[in-house]
Amino acid sequence: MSVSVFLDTLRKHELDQIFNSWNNAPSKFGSDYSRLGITDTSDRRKIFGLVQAIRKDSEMSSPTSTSTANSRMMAPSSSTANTSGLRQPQNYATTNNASLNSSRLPMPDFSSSSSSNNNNSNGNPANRGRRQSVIGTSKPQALYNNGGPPQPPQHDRPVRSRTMSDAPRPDFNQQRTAPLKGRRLELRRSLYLDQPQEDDDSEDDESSTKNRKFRASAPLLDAYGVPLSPAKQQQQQARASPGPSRYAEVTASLNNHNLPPSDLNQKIRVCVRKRPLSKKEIDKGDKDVAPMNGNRSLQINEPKLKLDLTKYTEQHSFTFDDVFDLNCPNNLVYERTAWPLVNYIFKGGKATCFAYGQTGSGKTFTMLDPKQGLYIMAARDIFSMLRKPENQHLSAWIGLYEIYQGQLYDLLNERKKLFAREDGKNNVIISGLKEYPIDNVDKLIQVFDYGSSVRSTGSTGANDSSSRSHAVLQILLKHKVNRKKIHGKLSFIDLAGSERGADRGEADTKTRMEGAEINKSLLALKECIRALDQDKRHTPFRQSKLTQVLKDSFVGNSRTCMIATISPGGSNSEHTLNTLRYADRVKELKGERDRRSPMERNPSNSGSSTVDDNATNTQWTDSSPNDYEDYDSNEDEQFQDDSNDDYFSNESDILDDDTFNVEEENIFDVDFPQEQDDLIHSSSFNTPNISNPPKSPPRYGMVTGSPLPPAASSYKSSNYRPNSMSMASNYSVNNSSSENGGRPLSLQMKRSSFTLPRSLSMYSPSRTSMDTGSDTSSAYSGSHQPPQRSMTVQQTVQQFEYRSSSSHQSPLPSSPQQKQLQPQSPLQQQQQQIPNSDSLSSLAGVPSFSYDKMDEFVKFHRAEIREITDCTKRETKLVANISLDLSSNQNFEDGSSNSSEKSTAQFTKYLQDLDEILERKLAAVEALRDRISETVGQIEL
Ligand SMILES: Nc1ncnc2c1ncn2[C@@H]1O[C@H](COP(=O)(O)OP(=O)(O)OP(=O)(O)O)[C@@H](O)[C@H]1O
Repeated sequence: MSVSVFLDTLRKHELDQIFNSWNNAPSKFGSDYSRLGITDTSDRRKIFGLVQAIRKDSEMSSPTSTSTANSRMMAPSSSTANTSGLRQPQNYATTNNASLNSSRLPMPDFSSSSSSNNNNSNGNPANRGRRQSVIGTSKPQALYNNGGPPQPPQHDRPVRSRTMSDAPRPDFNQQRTAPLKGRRLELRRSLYLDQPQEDDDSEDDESSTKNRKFRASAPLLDAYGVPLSPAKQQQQQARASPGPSRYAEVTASLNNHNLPPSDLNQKIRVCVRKRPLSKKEIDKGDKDVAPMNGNRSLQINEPKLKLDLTKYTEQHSFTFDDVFDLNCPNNLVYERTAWPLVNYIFKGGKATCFAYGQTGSGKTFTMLDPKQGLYIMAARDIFSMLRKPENQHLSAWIGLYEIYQGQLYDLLNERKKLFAREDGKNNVIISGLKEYPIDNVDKLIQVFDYGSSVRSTGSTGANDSSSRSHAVLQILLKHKVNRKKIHGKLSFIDLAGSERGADRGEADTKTRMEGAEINKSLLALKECIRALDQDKRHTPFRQSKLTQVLKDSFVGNSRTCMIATISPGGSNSEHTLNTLRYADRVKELKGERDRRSPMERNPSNSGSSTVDDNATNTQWTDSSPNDYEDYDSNEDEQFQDDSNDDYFSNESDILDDDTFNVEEENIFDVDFPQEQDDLIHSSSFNTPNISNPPKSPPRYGMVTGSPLPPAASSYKSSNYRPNSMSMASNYSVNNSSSENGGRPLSLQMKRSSFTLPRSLSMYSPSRTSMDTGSDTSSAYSGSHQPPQRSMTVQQTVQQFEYRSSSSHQSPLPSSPQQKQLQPQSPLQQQQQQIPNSDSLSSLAGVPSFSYDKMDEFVKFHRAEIREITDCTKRETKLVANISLDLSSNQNFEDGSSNSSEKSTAQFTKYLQDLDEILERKLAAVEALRDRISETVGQIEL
């Protein structure tokens, strides 16, 4: 604010006279401040300080130069403006004897003679008179703040014309002869809390940078802009400033890989990387507003403007697991971020390292730079670890894909479209992804170069080569003997940059659409993080492809490292704060909940987490390759080339219980909470006991060592008849084939839940047991007769498939869509054909199905599931659209009949579409039921 504006304001409020009386303590003029609308005591003090400075300034001005000064005062001064941003009063000694320049001020009393205390005798008398009339003659005596000691008498000083920004702060502790620059700096320190300011006075830049200190007098703000309490501030500073030597210590320890386990083995680590200012930013005069405060904390000095365009600075402080300064090389970043994850995957875990940040902030540079990206360093370490004797049985496979506009594309396979799936255990599967076995860095770079050349990039206002997609580099550790068995997985994710509309510059529609999609997916990611943070039952992972893919970064036995990349320039501070708040949210999640794996949490596994990891590893991977089917080397190729058809089989291949023994504690991905909650809470779906996982995968026809529920424990493996037992043991059946159009077998459906003995998950159909044709009646004629329950067609189908699959059994429905289908309409129930127990019993004695037959059925089942899944997706979109339409119509209801007609039309269309979808779904279910009938009907009953 310039002096003139200030005085104008006073005048407007008829307060210009108060200058005369403002020579005394400000508190005396409380009413005047109030009239000015200044209620805050510290603001009052600031204003008072400003008045004193003005007085001093005008006193120092020579009358001859006054006119020049006056003309300058017409323009606001940025430096002056900064004073408004002061958050704390300054210990600011001022002098009495002030005078004031202001050409804009009317001249209330030009008749007054020169002030007796005006030492400048050669000035313009008119101005002198004007000043005197405005200011009066009384001299401020008191030290401004706290009524400090009286100031020494004012000396004459050379007069120069200047705006307030150039006014030296009167400082009687200094020699009058001190260089002007020093005095200006002093003034700035006093007025602006030593904060770095965007100052148009370039000669001060260097010194201001050097002297950049952040005084505790300005209240620090937390991530959300709320001032920290003094106690918290102290804590922050204690945490954030471990001392100058700490960084060197950390660096030294990094070089030995000798890191404190508590730091590096957390479930979620959140680090921040600050890039240097770019040449463009430097040319624009941008300044670094993100000084580090120790190794783990940084401060953002956010330049802000008040409504009246005065500038001020808001300080925000953040603390993370690590903060990497602008000159920190990638290898150091690697040591603190990706290296622990590399270790972890060799112990059989899943790990994800992703970079999040504003466009152009250095995500790609950090993650996927072809020369020094973290992935290169990780790969180098992985290859060297693979050469160790204990890892000879493993090999590394690389896949690279991107998520562009909500679709997955294989960057190593001509951008072939991919599909993200997940199993019931929160493992994310990228079905159809082409993977390459790679054993050295050169080969990796070659493959990666090819992949990144087809990645979607574009030019935006913020970055000439901006990634327009999220890129995921996946490194899988597979068993050499059985390549379907995955030992560990490490993903590097280079997220597309978050951006504001303004960042896009003159973007075309495509770029804008890309930007919108990017922001949407990042928003979805944030929503998921928020939901996890708040312990919500429902986490909307399905809101975007990105969150679907990232899901296993947050749940189960996984580790995640997020690197938030920031641009340090003041012009980016808003974005930087957004990124840091985002990261802070993730960190909170980490801090609030100990989400390490149970093995790590288990106090009995005391000691370093390395020991824990080993223990975990032993349990997860202690299985003999012989327990698996022989691997057909062609199958991988088939899988890669035919993602659609073979997805489910691959899913079960990948979802190896013993490799990724994912904890079932995180059932977040629930889009239909009510239905799903029933299932989740139902004891029907007891999940395998994670604390006591089977040591080896289930074998055909043998009981594993896992605890069985009492009802199941009575079943002897020798008696086990999978085809009949599960139906007979769990569901009431009626012989009603004659009443049902000759359909020999169909199942009664009731909404009641059913109990699936957990033991079933431990059993697999055994050719031996089936071939023996032993009567299952003995299995359930014993004392533990299973309860008579009913099941849905879908449940039956699941059972069917479940029994038919060979080695990977799960007591859970394999997909949420399947779960979702369990409730049935009364009509459907009526339509169900109800075989009785006799008919099923009679099935027990017939020769078994051939494997071809069973395979055929299972394939058909998969196809129908895909159809139903597709319908469900459409249904979900449909319901989302109609609710949005209706609520927006309601919100903008203008009372006209138009909006209600519109709603009615939309609703009608919605009903039609829904009907069509349900038709398709029912057709799929019907087809499946027919196939059941057909399949069973081919057996002679
Ligand atoms: N730590 C760093 N040191 C030196 N240069 C860096 C650093 N980080 C980023 N850069 C440079 O900044 C520019 C932008 O970086 P980059 O492309 O990695 O940003 P980005 O966050 O991936 O952007 P987008 O989201 O738009 O893809 C590049 O020229 C890069 O070389």
